This record gives sequence, structure tokens and C-alpha cells, in this order.
Amino acid sequence: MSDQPKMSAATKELLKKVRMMVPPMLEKFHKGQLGRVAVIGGSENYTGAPYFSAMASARLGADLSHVICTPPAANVIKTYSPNLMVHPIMREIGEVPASHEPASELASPIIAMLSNLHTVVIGPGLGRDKLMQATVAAVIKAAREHNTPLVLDADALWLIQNQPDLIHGYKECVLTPNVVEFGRLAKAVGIGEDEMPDTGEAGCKKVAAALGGVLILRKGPVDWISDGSISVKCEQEGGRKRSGGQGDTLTGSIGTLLAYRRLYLEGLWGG
Ligand SMILES: NC(=O)C1=CN([C@@H]2O[C@H](COP(=O)(O)OP(=O)(O)OC[C@H]3O[C@@H](n4cnc5c(N)ncnc54)[C@H](OP(=O)(O)O)[C@@H]3O)[C@@H](O)[C@H]2O)[C@@H](O)CC1
Ligand SMILES: Nc1ncnc2c1ncn2[C@@H]1O[C@H](COP(=O)(O)OP(=O)(O)OP(=O)(O)O)[C@@H](O)[C@H]1O
Repeated sequence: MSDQPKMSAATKELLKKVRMMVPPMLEKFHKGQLGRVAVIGGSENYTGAPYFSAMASARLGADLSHVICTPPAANVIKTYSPNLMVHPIMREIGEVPASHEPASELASPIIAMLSNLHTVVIGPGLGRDKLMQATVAAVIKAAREHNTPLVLDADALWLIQNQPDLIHGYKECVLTPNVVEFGRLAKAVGIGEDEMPDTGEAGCKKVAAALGGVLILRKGPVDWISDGSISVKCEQEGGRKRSGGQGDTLTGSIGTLLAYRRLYLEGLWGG
């Protein structure tokens, strides 16, 4: 009996497309050329999520993986792995003087890093703290100006449900909601459950279209992926254990693939 996982024709087709984005290992490449990914997230309560995300980006093949988080999270994450570059730039509201909420000041060194990054993942372990949310809102605005590909998950989706205009129409943006986050996003763009009888393809397409064509990967038993006009699905069966952190791992992996896509489009190899 074969120990190969069963794979549908659609999944095989999808993997063929992904394969096209994987770069060749050419002798001429130097460090950093094959992917510089940053994960913004990590707060006092959540240090594992940004670690899972950034390590996934590194293990899938990004040359350099950064974590941008709060100082208490940074001290912990640094002990998890020497592979990650950890920047203690973010602050929760209790970490700054009460009269001062310097979201734009905090965002400034992160924005300065954008021209040196291929992709930014925002959300794993970010939390819903007001200052953390305002800081990443400023980074998202700047990332749009730089045309930096974004992957938004977890608490960054909380921000988007409150301020959908931040990403409306931004085609370099991937949202990766779980079932609960997807429901909240749909509600935020005015799509009620009665209008969304099918939480599969039709629902995913509808919410992506309502957000102006951002790419939505709606996680679930089948992952539906749509930009509002085209949709594909991943129905490959995974393990049955639903432990925390699987979505975080996905965000970092997408971060690396988006970096590869960008490098391919910039002509780093091929033609
Ligand atoms: N090791 C770490 O540091 C990790 C840190 N993490 C970080 O935690 C932060 C908050 O993220 P979150 O996932 O707890 O919040 P959210 O998605 O609002 O869920 C809240 C409630 O919704 C439900 N629910 C969720 N999924 C469902 C589903 N598929 N199907 C059905 N129901 C579902 C479920 O409710 P219940 O089962 O109790 O009804 C759940 O309790 C965020 O920053 C994230 O990055 C995580 O990444 C994990 C690893
Ligand atoms: N009910 C399910 N059956 C099968 N696979 C699922 C199911 N729910 C989620 N998955 C798979 O698990 C992966 C992670 O999805 P999940 O819903 O756990 O994300 P998440 O809640 O954002 O994760 P995290 O714990 O990292 O925050 C998805 O890519 C999906 O393929």
C-alpha cells in the first residue's frame, strides 16, 4: 500500500502553481535575496504565535526572518531560536506614559524597515491593545504606499473588521481568517449570514469582492481562497489535531511564498 497522501486533481494543480514560485538555488545569490520576511505581533500574553509564524517562514526557505514585537515578548522569543531577528519596537498601552500614545512614533522605525522587506505578516499574537492596533494601522498605510505584500491574520483581522478601508482594494494583501474571524469580517462589510448561505466558495468570493479584491484564504475543513473573481480550494486532508498555532504557521509560509512571487516578478531568476 502506498504511503503517499491521497491528493485530488485540484490540489495537484494548485501545487503545480506554487512550484512555479519556488526559486532555483543559483550560485550567484547572496544572503537575503531569497526572502526577507517580517512578522509583526507578539505581546505579553502571546509569544508563541509570532515564533510559529516567523519560524515557518524561515523553514520554508526565507533567507531572513524578523519578529517585531514588545520588549517582554522579545526577551522570550529570542530564547526560542537564534534563527530569528527580534526587534522590541512595539508597545502595549501600559508600557508608555499615560499622557502619550505615540503610535506614529512607534510605527516609524518599522516603516523604515519596509524598503528592506519582501513581505510583512501582521497579527500573530498582536493582541487587541489600542496602541498595538494603532501602530500596525500606521504600518499598513505605509506598506500600501511601498506596495509591500501583506499577510493579515488573528488580531490584525480584528483591526480590519473595525477599519476595512485600511486594506480595501489593496491587491497585495492576503487575509487568512479562521471560521470565526471570517464571520466577523463578513458582518463588518455588511454581509449577514442570511446573505451567505454558503460559507464555502460563494461566501469567500463575496467578502473578498466587498473588500475590493483583496485575497481571502478562509480556513476550515476546506480552505477556500478568492480575490472576489477567481477562487480555488485546498481540500487536502491534514492531521486531525486542531492545536493552536497551525494558522500562525500558515501565515509565515504564505509570507515566504509571497516573497518568492515578488522576487520572480522582479526577474531575480528565469527569462
Ligand atoms: N501559542 C500562542 O502564542 C498562540 C497564540 N495565538 C494568538 O491568540 C490570540 C487570539 O487568538 P484566538 O485564536 O484565541 O482568537 P479567536 O480567533 O477570536 O478565537 C476565539 C474563540 O473563537 C472560537 N473559535 C476559534 N476558531 C474556531 C473554529 N475554527 N471553529 C469554531 N470556533 C472557533 C473559539 O471559541 P469556543 O471554542 O470557546 O467557542 C475560540 O476560543 C491571537 O493573537 C493569536 O495569534 C493563537 O495564534 C494560538 C497560538
Ligand atoms: N474543521 C477543520 N477540519 C480540517 N482542517 C481544518 C479545520 N479547521 C481548520 N483546519 C485547517 O487548519 C489550518 C489552521 O486553521 P485554524 O482554523 O486552526 O486557524 P487559526 O484559528 O487562525 O489558528 P491559530 O491557532 O494559529 O490562531 C487551516 O489551514 C485549515 O486547513
